[in-house]
Amino acid sequence: MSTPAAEDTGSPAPDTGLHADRVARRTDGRLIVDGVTLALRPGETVGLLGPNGSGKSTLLRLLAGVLPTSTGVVTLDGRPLPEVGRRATARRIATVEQHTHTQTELTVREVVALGRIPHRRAWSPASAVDARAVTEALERAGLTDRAAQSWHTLSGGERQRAQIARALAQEPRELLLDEPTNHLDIQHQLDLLDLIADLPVTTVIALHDLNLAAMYCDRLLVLDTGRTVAEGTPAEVLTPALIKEVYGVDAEVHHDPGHPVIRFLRRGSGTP
Ligand SMILES: Nc1ncnc2c1ncn2[C@@H]1O[C@H](COP(=O)(O)OP(=O)(O)OP(=O)(O)O)[C@@H](O)[C@H]1O
Repeated sequence: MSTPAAEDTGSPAPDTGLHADRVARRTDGRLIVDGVTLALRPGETVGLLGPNGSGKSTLLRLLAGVLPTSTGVVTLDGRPLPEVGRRATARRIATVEQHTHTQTELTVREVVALGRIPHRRAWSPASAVDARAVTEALERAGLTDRAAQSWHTLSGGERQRAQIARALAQEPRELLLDEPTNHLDIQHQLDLLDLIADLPVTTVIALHDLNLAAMYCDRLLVLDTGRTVAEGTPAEVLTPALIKEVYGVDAEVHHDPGHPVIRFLRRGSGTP
């Protein structure tokens, strides 16, 4: 889905979700995100690529309103995030961070139920709607049979899926995920990305695996030292020249029907 007004003018139309306009974040005198603009189209899946330390996690935090921008603005339906407020933002935007610290004494179901907090009035008990959202999120993440298990006994991959379930229970319209396939075996990586790509939710997902990004993302944004170096469809962005420039590695890109497939070449030998 796309928003013609935003495409026609190149500037965000109101009421169309989340936009970053020339956002920058300066930490210890260093620009770690440097003038990034991203206008999300409702329902699309945008992959955030870039080497270690290129600013992906920081950009996701700026988009979530967890970190304030040093310059530039993030807007939700045309309103700057600080104006929208934490609670209203949390009803719209769910995030899954790379490293999540969760109280270890909670069960999986209780962790997932944390996603309902922005929807509940202070001190009010969970409603039937809350319970249903939690049950559905557990089911979607394949964790129904782990619901009563305590969080600290979960494997790394199961914890990752529990965090995804928490984000789904939040029923967001925008979902921001930081390397959600870390720790997951290949079946669960594909299951998770299938699930995310099929959600009627606008998603930004930081990924390291270029082939998974090519398979599942509608659009890619590539960061290098905090700056956008490429943006477009996977076929437009994932060229051997870009991969060499950004990651310093040689690759062949095959354009199979549907999406590009990247084959990395062994370093030094010049042979696959
Ligand atoms: N609070 C902070 N204080 C100082 N430097 C920071 C802080 N947060 C991030 N950085 C630096 O900013 C840069 C970007 O970090 P960020 O975590 O956004 O990168 P990334 O692209 O997500 O990296 P990775 O792929 O390794 O997860 C890094 O060099 C990091 O060391």
